[in-house]
Amino acid sequence: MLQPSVLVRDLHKDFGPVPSLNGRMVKVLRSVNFEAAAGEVTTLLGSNGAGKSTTLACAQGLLKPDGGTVSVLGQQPYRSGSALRSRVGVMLQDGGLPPSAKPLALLGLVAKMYQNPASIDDLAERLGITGFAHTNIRRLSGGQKQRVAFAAALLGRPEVLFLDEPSAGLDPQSRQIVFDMIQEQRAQGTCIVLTTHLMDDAERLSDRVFIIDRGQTVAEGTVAQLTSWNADAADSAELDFEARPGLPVAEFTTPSGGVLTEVSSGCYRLSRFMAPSDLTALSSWLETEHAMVSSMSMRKRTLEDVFLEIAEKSRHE
Ligand SMILES: Nc1ncnc2c1ncn2[C@@H]1O[C@H](COP(=O)(O)OP(=O)(O)OP(=O)(O)O)[C@@H](O)[C@H]1O
Repeated sequence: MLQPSVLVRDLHKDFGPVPSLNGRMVKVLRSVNFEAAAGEVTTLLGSNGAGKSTTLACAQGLLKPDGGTVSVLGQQPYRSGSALRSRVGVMLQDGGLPPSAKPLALLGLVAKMYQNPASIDDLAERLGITGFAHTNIRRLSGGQKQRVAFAAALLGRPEVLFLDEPSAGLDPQSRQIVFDMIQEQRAQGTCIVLTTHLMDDAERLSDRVFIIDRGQTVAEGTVAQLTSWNADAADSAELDFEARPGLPVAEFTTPSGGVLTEVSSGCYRLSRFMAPSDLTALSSWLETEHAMVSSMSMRKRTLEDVFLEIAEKSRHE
């Protein structure tokens, strides 16, 4: 990777004192590490409360880190001024927009902060904002606010784009438009850092994924690298099939120890199998049982499987 546009090392952040915890401080970030390059989509993936938004807030200069280093375009965001801010686009979770403003007027104000802003008309048209351009932001739906916030983040033609949960609240059509626009930004060389807890978003968009769990980076890689994490588990795909209910699954054995279960009436799953001979064993057993299979499919290991395994493993360490 070239010199990363965003570099976060051993980031720590505490909040508090928290009254409900008898005035104790809470360690929200305990060691977050990631880097993000120009022309790539870097995803911070984690469960609710993992620390993704707090990490982004530190990278955007909105929060002061308590430890570690954060560098954006070679500068420390918390200390730098407007020169850095004009090169960075930010979409906060829940929009972060002033409720009494109107979308078009707000975008006009934001555009004035930049020397060479993108076209408001193009962004409004593309993101379907024109239909509610003059409605107070407080009256907009969650998805409409998201689209205005996304347009505002793109207005300054940013070199680095931080997107906190960009697809939250979007309908499938708007989500596709936002995803297309993210890919276009990527193709233009923008460094995009986004957060999500949605595996599907991470799989569709990311060049690199950093999994954050309880304030720590616990795994990183491309989606392909992460889904082949822990090779033994990767080899054990699952085979789902439908046949008549009530087959005696306990009597079925495979050469390498595959396990057959009836997950719901007439729906069966063969898991933890490793070799083609397991499939031969299954087909002879079905023949013996005079069981006709009405559908069969192999399920690939997904990012969600890996995410759950990694989170589980880090909990036991
Ligand atoms: N100002 C604050 N004071 C105390 N605790 C806070 C504060 N801000 C965030 N937290 C806590 O820090 C933790 C991480 O929050 P954060 O919003 O970064 O998580 P997240 O990964 O973005 O979650 P989500 O996917 O739900 O948005 C949570 O437990 C949250 O309650």
